Amino acid sequence: MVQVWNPNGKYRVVSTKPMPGTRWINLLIEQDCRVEICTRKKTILSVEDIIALIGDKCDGWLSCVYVSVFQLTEDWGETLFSALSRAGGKAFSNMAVGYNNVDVNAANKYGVAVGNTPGVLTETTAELAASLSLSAARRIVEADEFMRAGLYDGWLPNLFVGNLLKGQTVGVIGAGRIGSAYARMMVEGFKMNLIYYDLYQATRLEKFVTGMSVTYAEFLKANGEQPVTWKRAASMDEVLREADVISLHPILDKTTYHLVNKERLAIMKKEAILVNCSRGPVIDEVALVEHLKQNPMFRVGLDVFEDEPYMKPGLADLKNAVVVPHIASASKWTREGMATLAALNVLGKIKGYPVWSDPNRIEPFLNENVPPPAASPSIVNSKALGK
Ligand SMILES: NC(=O)c1ccc[n+]([C@@H]2O[C@H](COP(=O)([O-])OP(=O)(O)OC[C@H]3O[C@@H](n4cnc5c(N)ncnc54)[C@H](O)[C@@H]3O)[C@@H](O)[C@H]2O)c1
Ligand SMILES: O=C(O)[C@H](O)CO
Repeated sequence: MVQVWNPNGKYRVVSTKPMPGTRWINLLIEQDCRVEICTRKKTILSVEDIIALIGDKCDGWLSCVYVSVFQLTEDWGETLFSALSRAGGKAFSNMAVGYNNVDVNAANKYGVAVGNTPGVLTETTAELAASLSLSAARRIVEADEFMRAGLYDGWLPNLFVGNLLKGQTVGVIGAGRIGSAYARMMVEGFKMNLIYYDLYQATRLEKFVTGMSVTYAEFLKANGEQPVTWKRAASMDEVLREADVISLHPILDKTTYHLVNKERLAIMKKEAILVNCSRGPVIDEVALVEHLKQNPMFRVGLDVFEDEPYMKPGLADLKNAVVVPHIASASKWTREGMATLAALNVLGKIKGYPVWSDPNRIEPFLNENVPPPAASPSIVNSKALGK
């Protein structure tokens, strides 16, 4: 049930799951850590399971399981942080960029550093959002099922007619790292016009699209095509009204819970495509199921669900929904990099290293040919802990 590496290591680091690659294990072993990896088949561990794993001596705690706050399991709050602290644990890291499953105030109370893994999953997650956009627009899953069922008996003018992306408007809600990467892909790749909404101005994205639309505009015009346009929306509703494809990329907190609800679904275009690779509860999934039933031309691509791992009743039966099991960050390079960043977050705390200055620039930690910087790549509560 628990695999142990370097049993005589001075510091104990526990991972709730086997994580991809071996670099993360080697980096910990090189620094005198004993690495314990829980190999239980159970996907989501309960608070009791985790307390048993923590035991009574734990210098770092590495969790690779992300769970939504709406699941009661692996909800890192008061109980787990106090157990970790009693065992001498000083650090915890999600193997994820999102940390809505973590009660950071509870971690602060016990002086536990909370790590996450930004940056390394930006492009991979954006690529999945792009894949879902295309799959929904061109009805790939429905068509695949049709072929496998042996139903194809010849080309027909009306067979699986979907939406063209070129020249349409892509809307991004939450234009942070992943939202911006997705926006660039859709503008560059499919010549879509962009409208975005975020609490803050996405300066780098704007510069990119502006630069691109200026030089690219000449090229497109010279080739008899329309240049792409972009704008920052004053409200989220403006994006919902105007865009043909909308992708959600905000964090999950109380401001984004059920951000897309019945009323907001109603203002979207009847043939719009909605993609969610952020967190399930950003959409009111019951309202979404009803909307999909009432509007068969409205399509969704979902990587995340409100009650993960479950889907709300009715969703699985709908042809206008493409659903995948929270795999947005699942490329080999990214998952191995996430494991490395998570391990280095706890190792940095064990070694007393400072926190890396810019969690958006984590490349130096990912170069396998040189030792990583002596720093924790990303600790979300470093200020609260006075680091
Ligand atoms: N499905 C997956 O496997 C997967 C993978 C990676 C990340 N994620 C999710 O994506 C989220 C975003 O990741 P990121 O690295 O781009 O983070 P980020 O912090 O760079 O971007 C989040 C953006 O959301 C914006 N935002 C916050 N509240 C908002 C609101 N009320 N309205 C509009 N915008 C708001 C922020 O200003 C920020 O620009 C993560 O927190 C995580 O939950 C999911
Ligand atoms: O927040 C995250 O990083 C995802 O949910 C897992 O990749």
